[in-house]
Amino acid sequence: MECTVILLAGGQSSRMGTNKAFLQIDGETVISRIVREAERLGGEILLVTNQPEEYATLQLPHVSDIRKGMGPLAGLEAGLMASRTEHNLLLACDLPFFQAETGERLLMLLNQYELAIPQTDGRCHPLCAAYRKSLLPKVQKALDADQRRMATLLDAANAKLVEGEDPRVFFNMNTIQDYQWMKRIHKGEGHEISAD
Ligand SMILES: Nc1nc2c(ncn2[C@@H]2O[C@H](COP(=O)(O)OP(=O)(O)OP(=O)(O)O)[C@@H](O)[C@H]2O)c(=O)[nH]1
Repeated sequence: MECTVILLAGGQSSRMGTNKAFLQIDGETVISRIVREAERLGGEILLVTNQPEEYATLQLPHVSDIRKGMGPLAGLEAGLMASRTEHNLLLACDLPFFQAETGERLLMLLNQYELAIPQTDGRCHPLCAAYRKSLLPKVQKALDADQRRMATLLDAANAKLVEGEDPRVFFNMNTIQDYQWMKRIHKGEGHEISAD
């Protein structure tokens, strides 16, 4: 598919206390696992990080935030600016159960919408969602107004809220408890996931 995966790795991981992109699952880092899934989409994978040296082993093209310290929306801005495709999938670096099939379904919706954001149990997942490059001026307008919430875009654009995806795909890890829970779920020992 003609698309770009914009992989966000510009956060602080302060709640985790260690870079969560490099937490291990079955001997593989979370970020390598996401890259492996994202490669199945067939497009370019673009890393947005302000510490590219930490991610050198991934050998991915990368850009840095233009507005530093402004959160994921600023990461989306940098990613969309550098993207060479209209269809883009934004992914956080802490999604251990991301599946390419979900990404593909979200990207397909960009034929009709400016963005496609999954929703499970009433919660939106803008950090595993599809965005047209043409959305960039609206992203910049929000940042200019110091609006950092990704949800701002839902009101500003022709957005599709996507129901029916497996909540597990959007499970993200913020704390060491999330990580331990994820490992239990992965081994089949835990209860059902509700994505946070
Ligand atoms: N490029 C970029 N990515 C960011 C930024 N802030 C967060 N992210 C990414 O957005 C995703 C979700 O991050 P969060 O868990 O909300 O924030 P975090 O800073 O990583 O973690 P905390 O310090 O615990 O809040 C992760 O992939 C982060 O790497 C930012 O300022 N720039």
